[in-house]
Amino acid sequence: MTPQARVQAAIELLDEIIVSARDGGAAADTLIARYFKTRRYAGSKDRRAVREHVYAAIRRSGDRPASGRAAMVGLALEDDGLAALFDGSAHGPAPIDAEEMGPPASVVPAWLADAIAALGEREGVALLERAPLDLRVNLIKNTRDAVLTALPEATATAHARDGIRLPEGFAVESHPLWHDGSIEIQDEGSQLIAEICGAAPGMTVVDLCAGAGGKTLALAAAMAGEGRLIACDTVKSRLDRLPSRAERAGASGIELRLLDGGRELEKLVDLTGQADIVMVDAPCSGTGTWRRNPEARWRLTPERLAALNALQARIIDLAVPLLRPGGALVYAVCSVLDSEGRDQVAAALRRHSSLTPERALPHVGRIWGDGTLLTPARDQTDGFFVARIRRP
Ligand SMILES: C[S@@+](CC[C@H](N)C(=O)[O-])C[C@H]1O[C@@H](n2cnc3c(N)ncnc32)[C@H](O)[C@@H]1O
Repeated sequence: MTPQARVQAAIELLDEIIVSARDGGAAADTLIARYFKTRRYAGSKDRRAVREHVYAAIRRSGDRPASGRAAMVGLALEDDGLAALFDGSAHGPAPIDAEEMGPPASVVPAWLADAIAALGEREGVALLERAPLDLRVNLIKNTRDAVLTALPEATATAHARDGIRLPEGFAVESHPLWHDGSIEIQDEGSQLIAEICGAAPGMTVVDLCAGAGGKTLALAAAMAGEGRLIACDTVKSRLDRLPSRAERAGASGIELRLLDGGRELEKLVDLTGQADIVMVDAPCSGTGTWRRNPEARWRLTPERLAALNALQARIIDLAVPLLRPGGALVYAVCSVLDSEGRDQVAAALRRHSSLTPERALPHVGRIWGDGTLLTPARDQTDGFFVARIRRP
């Protein structure tokens, strides 16, 4: 592909990504993979260059641009070399019209600018910076010391007990330690959320929003195969990925429950009053993981956020009756927005007045209402809010 054709390909892809973000469709990475599947003429250098254009345009615009061309023109107006490729040559983009302007450069969507700015000076920018590569050492299979010795380029994470951090570009999934289940890719913040649960052998633990089981596996390692660990989700394709992951991790006996969205209770009644821990890793806007999925900024709208807030409250209300006396609910979102974190928990404590909040993470993050907020600039983790609430 010529450099011009690569720019045109980025424009076409951005068009797809913009529509998909607006309509709640597939993620940018999926669309990029699909695009190249049907364009075998594109070599690895072409793919890399197109991908770089696409992600540079996504990172430059906090708000969803009007079109792929507008997004790329915005970049080109700040880069003479890129602008020179808009030369009207075959398979390339048409020249930039004197009237044409890209969307204004911004880190976060305008409607969220104040909320993000309130987190602190560098937090908005840090939410879009490249994320580190964190792994959790699976204690069922190995120890952190042994893994650190085997991977001299790794360092221990500052806060998570079983975490290690690796330099960029480390090919985790082709490493023997990954194949033998010794390591799992997991951001330090996610590891801390699983730690806060305080799961231990013999407990009954419900992971109510388990997805593909990232945190379930961390809970399983803490429980060392003793007790009950029940992983629930409403999306079958996510839960279906858990058994093979659990097998690789040597985590046996995890019970899976596919819930019916809106009728979740039907599959949970037998757990009423049984759980030592219920973890609600709630569906959320993902603002804390923008550095991994920057186009998620284009998906979020005030209406979608309101719908998530309602769902989060509903899931908390499903979780509370599952607690046995003395049991704890751990509520987490990978979001830095108060409506999903601090305010959600404050409202839950008003609805369930017998519950009491506990300080979740004494050594990291900042106290945020009745929970803890982790942010990338301050804590070098994805952005998370987490709270631990105990039933007396
Ligand atoms: C943040 S993700 C969970 C990530 C997972 N815990 C992990 O560590 O990989 C939230 C999950 O909640 C699930 N979910 C959505 N609505 C739900 C509901 N009503 N009940 C239970 N789970 C739900 C979603 O399908 C999604 O997998």
